[in-house]
Amino acid sequence: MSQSEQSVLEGIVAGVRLDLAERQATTSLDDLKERAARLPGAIDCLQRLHDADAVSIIAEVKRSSPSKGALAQIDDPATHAAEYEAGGACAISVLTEQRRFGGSLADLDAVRARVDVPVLRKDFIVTPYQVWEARAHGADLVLLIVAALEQTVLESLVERVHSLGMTALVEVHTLDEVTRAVDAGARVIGVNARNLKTLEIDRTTFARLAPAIPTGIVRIAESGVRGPHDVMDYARSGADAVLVGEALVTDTDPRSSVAALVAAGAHPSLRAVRS
Ligand SMILES: O=C(O)c1ccccc1NCC(=O)[C@H](O)[C@H](O)COP(=O)(O)O
Repeated sequence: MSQSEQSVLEGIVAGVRLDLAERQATTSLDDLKERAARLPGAIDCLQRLHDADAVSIIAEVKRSSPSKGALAQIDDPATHAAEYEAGGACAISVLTEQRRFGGSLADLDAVRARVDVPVLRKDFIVTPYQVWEARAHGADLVLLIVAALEQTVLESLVERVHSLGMTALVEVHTLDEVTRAVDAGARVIGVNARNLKTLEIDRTTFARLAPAIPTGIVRIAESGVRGPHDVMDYARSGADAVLVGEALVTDTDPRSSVAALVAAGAHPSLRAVRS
């Protein structure tokens, strides 16, 4: 973990480990494996995240955050996610971290049961147990944050995610982390515009890091989207997909809000950039 990202991430991960210990005390790894075995396999996400004709939108169910506190009262995450899907989202991101983001595995279950598009477990994953949890609760994608993981752990978690048929979304903030993500076998890399120390957004981060991501790896721009113009800016910098949370959960009409971002991602002026 880099010095600049240590404090916020360490605080979040410490809480995650406490909650994890409680869940492990009640649900064994074998229980998770049995539950996972009863489910249909994970959806293959690579093609869906890399549409040759348009930049895809991943829409996030996000109740609160360390940077903003409470964002939205989402009593029915499944209905919220269904609105996103109806608006054209290519995947739904579900925050399952409880203490700082107000999420849960129950949210993941509810969303999985309602939508047909891929579902991302968005959390602070540090152990294989959490990867099994993701699969047992129906996730197709799993977030792995490079800054939170030693390289050997990152590599083994990427391998575990892929071996369970899911796709790892490997999140980076620096050029060094891009190299680590590639070395770890990432097929999808997300560049997060949010600085994890200051929690400030720098939307230029994606443009700086994207050229270092090798061709063939799907590029996702994460965080800081305020509206369609930001989707178009990320697209012009080479994003295949854009992950949006706050702007969608704070809008009174999530379906139309997603639809406007999807339309921006498919704007004819972007075709030259994508071809
Ligand atoms: O959102 C935060 O405040 C935050 C703080 C510390 C670590 C992660 C954090 N957010 C997770 C995310 O990556 C975002 O939820 C996601 O990219 C969507 O971002 P936004 O559209 O800006 O809500």
